[in-house]
Amino acid sequence: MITVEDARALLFDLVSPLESEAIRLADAAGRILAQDIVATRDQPPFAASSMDGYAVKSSEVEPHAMFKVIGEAAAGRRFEGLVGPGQAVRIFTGAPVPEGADFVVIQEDTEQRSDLLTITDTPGPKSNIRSAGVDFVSGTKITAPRCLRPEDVALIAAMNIPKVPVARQPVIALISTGDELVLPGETPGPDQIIASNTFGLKALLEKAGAKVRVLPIAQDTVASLETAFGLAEGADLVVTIGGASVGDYDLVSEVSQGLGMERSFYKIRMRPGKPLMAGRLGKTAMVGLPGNPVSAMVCGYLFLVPMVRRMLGIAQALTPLQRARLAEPIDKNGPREHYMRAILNDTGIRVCDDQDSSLLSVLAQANALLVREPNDPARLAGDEVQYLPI
Ligand SMILES: Nc1nc2c(c(=O)[nH]1)N[C@H]1C(S)=C(S)[C@@H](COP(=O)(O)OP(=O)(O)OC[C@H]3O[C@@H](n4cnc5c(N)ncnc54)[C@H](O)[C@@H]3O)O[C@H]1N2
Ligand code: MOO
Repeated sequence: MITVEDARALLFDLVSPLESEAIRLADAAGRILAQDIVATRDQPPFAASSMDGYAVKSSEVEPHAMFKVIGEAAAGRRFEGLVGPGQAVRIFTGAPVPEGADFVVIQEDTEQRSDLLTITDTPGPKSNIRSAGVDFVSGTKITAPRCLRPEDVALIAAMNIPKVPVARQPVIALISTGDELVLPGETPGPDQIIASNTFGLKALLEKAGAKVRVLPIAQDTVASLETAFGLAEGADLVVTIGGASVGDYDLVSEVSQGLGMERSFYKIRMRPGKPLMAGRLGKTAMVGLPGNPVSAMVCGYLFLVPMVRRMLGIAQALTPLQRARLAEPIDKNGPREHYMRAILNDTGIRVCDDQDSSLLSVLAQANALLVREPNDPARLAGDEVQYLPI
């Protein structure tokens, strides 16, 4: 059995960063920017008023000063003339500041009667003018790779860039295997359960940036599994769930190898998730997850999400572990690296009572996987431990 770290290295060898594609800016949120974006304009493109008021010469601003209002500058419609001594231009937020003016007196500090303006209150020292290019200038870069947040999208829009180069989303085919499984909404037979992993993994992988194709559940027969693998064609990564262990109906290894899968490894020294397998099926990477629901999800966090991030070209494929203090003591660990379902709150981190790998209710309560090294000794309350947030 290999370590989690070695398994990750082998899994990373199975995938590489995908090509980029140009998409509409409106669809770009959450996608990974693949090439730097460079602004070709300044924002604002002119000195603009930041307030509603009057544009004047700063040297003339003082209480009781009087001006003649000679025109108006609105956002989108500049005043074409020049502001001379003793003159003011009515101006609104976002409007270009007219030539000759270098100060905007906010309207609350003034009184206008007909075309006569009087400053009634002492204006503050701020000019209320945003200089040209104060937000960004031609040449300002947004560097790739980067997950585009809503604020990035707004910035790119302000740069007048309607199409964005992003990493293509990896396509992942998910195959659940097992005669005992039916889809949510179907009526299970007396010995059947609902395929849950499929949906948890789909959600997890989509959140990480993948496109997920959920294939029909494969029965525990060679023919059914072969059909499912056939349907997975074209995916960047095929993920099977279940049938990975040593039972008579655990056929994933046999069938995938029969289809030409070059195995990269089988079994990891970890808990849960020991019977993980991986390899290459032609150009497609393949990962066989253990069927126990918690094992499948933990493997999703530890292995599949980093693989997706690597395919998306994200430099930091691994989510860094964090540190917290134990709220309660824990027993010594066994010989496998253990990812314990745990709850982190203000009092520290504590492991959930039942660590059985079938318990989705426990996983759903947890917000952390507490990471234990093989043979880690018993730990006391207050000891520092590492965890992966989930
Ligand atoms: N003799 C041994 N038995 C087992 C070993 C072992 O080393 N020797 N390993 C155990 C471990 S650890 C795990 S994990 C499981 C993994 O088994 P499989 O990958 O073959 O999974 P299945 O047997 O198909 O299913 C296990 C369990 O999970 C349920 N399941 C499967 N798929 C789904 C799904 N999509 N949604 C919800 N639940 C699912 C399935 O019904 C089983 O209850 O093997 C141990 N056995
Ligand atoms: O490793 Mo299994 O995944 O412990 O239940």
